[in-house]
Amino acid sequence: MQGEAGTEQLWLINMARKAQERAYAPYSGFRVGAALQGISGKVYTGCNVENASYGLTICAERTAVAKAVSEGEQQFKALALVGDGQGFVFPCGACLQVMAEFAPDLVILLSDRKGHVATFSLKELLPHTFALDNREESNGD
Ligand SMILES: O=c1ccn([C@H]2C[C@H](O)[C@@H](CO)O2)c(=O)[nH]1
Ligand SMILES: [Zn+2]
Repeated sequence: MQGEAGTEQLWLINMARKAQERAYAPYSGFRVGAALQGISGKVYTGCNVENASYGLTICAERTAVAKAVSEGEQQFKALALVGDGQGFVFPCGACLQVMAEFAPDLVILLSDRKGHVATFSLKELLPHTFALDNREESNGD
């Protein structure tokens, strides 16, 4: 869904923009910011944290999830995600899988640098996956 964002959505997107300023991205130059809202209402921000050993890079979304869980919150309402590129930044497969662990019904707000907003559900971006709520169900019979 694309279009106008409500005030609460804009507020979360602004928090992601603030977090983006703290990105550590000397290798890709691609700075990403995330803001994850828990059901408590509290917001956990994240940025990408790159490394000279490239594969050790942590995406903004997973930074936010790790902060939240380590502070005692495990259920989430929405995630806002912003980047530097022309279009929207979509979460990578690894981050979708990690978010699905805690928030299968998460709402994902994407905003580009011009301020356009698009909304997706996590299930739209990752319709089927290995997770707590289905790992004992689908044995094929
Ligand atoms: O959803 C995304 C996509 C990319 N990145 C980061 C990883 C890497 O540091 C840089 C370039 O891929 O952007 C994120 O943090 N989140
Ligand atoms: Zn990722």
